[in-house]
Amino acid sequence: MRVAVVGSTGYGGVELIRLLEAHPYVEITSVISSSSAGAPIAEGFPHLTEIRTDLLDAVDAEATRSKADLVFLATPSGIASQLAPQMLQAGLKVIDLSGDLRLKSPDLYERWYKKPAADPALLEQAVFGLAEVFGNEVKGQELISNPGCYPTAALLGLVPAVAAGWLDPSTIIIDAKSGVSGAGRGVGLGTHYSELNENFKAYKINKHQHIPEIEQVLGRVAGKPVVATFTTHLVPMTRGIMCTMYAAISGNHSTQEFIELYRSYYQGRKFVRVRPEGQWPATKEVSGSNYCDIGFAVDERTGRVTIVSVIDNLVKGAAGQAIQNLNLMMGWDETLGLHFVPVYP
Ligand SMILES: NC(=O)C1=CN([C@@H]2O[C@H](COP(=O)(O)OP(=O)(O)OC[C@H]3O[C@@H](n4cnc5c(N)ncnc54)[C@H](OP(=O)(O)O)[C@@H]3O)[C@@H](O)[C@H]2O)C=CC1
Ligand SMILES: CC(=O)N[C@@H](CCC(=O)OP(=O)(O)O)C(=O)O
Repeated sequence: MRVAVVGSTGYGGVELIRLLEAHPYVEITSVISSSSAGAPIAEGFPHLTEIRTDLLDAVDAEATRSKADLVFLATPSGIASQLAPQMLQAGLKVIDLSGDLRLKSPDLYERWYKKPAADPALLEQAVFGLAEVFGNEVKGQELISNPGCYPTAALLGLVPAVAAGWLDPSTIIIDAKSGVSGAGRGVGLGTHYSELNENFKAYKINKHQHIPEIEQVLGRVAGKPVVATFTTHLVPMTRGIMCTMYAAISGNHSTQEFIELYRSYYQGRKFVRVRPEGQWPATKEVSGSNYCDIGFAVDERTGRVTIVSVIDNLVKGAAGQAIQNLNLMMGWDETLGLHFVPVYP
């Protein structure tokens, strides 16, 4: 299958190139840039020397259609709402990595992203590709909205327990930490080396744009509205997200019962690894791979469960899950081209 990548000069785009190079059924036929068309991609990314010898193409839906069947949009929010309709109109399938098409309500998008929302018909058409939860809705679709990095880690850690009614949904707290590549390749004071090195900071408290995305999915699986406290932190490392999550347990369930519930929910899904009791996942143990690892501890004293989930933000949180969605869309094995062993140490 011939694919194109818009935003191929960003972290998500260049990670798509790394992973797609290993996909047995895919050929990247166009790498696209809005600012550097005509330049060799390997000029800006010397790690691609002799791997990609092509020049960057301009953003042009008809020209992309002449080269490719599917396009990944790895662009900042506010772009896919405009570009996806053009690409679909030209006859391309679209997988969008941004937040533009994830929220079904245009009002919610405008409130949290502070940008004009996409056309409601486009939002209706987009299928939310949280692969292990809604993957059965992806096959044969033309437009997939890839989940956010934090929501992927948080939701894979929460959905089975919320769907089973094992958590009091009004008590959910998500304490999230991300490496700096989650902020993209653009340079800013917040991600400057001397501001970040030897530092650890919380940001966007109660204002993060991933809050409505998490609540939308939890509400859907709970069958009633859910609100969650979600706090993000920046860690001085390049890749990785850890969500440490707390909630009051409804009923009486042990750590081992949580483990069994999750193993059953994710049975047959290769990319979620439920850890045995007493073993906590670390970001290094999934780095460079499409895995999400999850660990649990029930505290009988407080009646709460602690759930820890880790992903690589650029793989399971972005490019890897986008390729998993491509596989599901095409009816291929969802693991195709994604057999990456985590980079350790
Ligand atoms: N980084 C991460 O861990 C994750 C990112 N995401 C989402 O994926 C998307 C990409 O993120 P990321 O790669 O980190 O961001 P980057 O800032 O690293 O890259 C975005 C790229 O988009 C391109 N771009 C900017 N404006 C336009 C435009 N008007 N038309 C076409 N292309 C444009 C730029 O390339 P050029 O100037 O060459 O066109 C730029 O390199 C974002 O929406 C992000 O929120 C989602 C999950 C995780
Ligand atoms: C570390 C860091 O800054 N992360 C970004 C994640 C951005 C992102 O992926 O945004 P969308 O999913 O909404 O497109 C943030 O917290 O805003």
